[in-house]
Amino acid sequence: MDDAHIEGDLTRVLYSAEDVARRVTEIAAEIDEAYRGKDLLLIGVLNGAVMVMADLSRAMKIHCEMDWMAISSYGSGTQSSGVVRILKDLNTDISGRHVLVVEDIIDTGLTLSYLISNLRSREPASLEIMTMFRKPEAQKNMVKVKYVGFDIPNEFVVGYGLDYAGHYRNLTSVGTLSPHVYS
Ligand SMILES: O=P(O)(O)OC[C@H]1O[C@H](OP(=O)(O)OP(=O)(O)O)[C@H](O)[C@@H]1O
Ligand code: HPA
Repeated sequence: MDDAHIEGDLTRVLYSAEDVARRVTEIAAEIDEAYRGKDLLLIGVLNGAVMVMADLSRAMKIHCEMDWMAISSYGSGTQSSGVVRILKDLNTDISGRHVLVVEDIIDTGLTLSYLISNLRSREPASLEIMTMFRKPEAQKNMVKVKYVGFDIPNEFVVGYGLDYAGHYRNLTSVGTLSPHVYS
């Protein structure tokens, strides 16, 4: 399946692969500056954050470690179920570590508000969040996010790790899906 083909299922491209790459590089430079000389652990939230974690970490120039958590609240639909489940926990003890959570998207903010209170109880030295995309509703759940790629409208988007029913994660651009895909 080539990109030109799946890209045909988009009604609108919000960000091209070049837009995403440029923004990731800018944020990586900010992270380099903020964490220089610190013991940084990046925590990726599976599955969606795989793309941004791979690109962000390689755009960074400082040392870091990586670990992963899998949390699910969406199942296969486009609406958050509101029920957050840990499917895979960390392999690392984060107490006393500088932790940066790496996410693909914050939509309702439910996933992250659960995750952050869970991680905070493990007593890291610091705990911050980077997300590639953020929707307006996230503000209501009062999740403080240090690094945001792009603030986007309240529409269901796919690409760059973001899926619809498991598909479109491998799309290099990010956009909204054509209605014929849902029906
Ligand atoms: O702010 P929220 O409304 O809670 O939504 C954000 C979460 O939803 C997506 O994960 P999903 O549960 O779809 O799993 P996935 O990463 O495997 O696609 C995304 O990766 C975030 O983790
Ligand atoms: O807009 C979205 N697209 C894909 N996955 C998501 N998970 C939360 N919001 C979204």
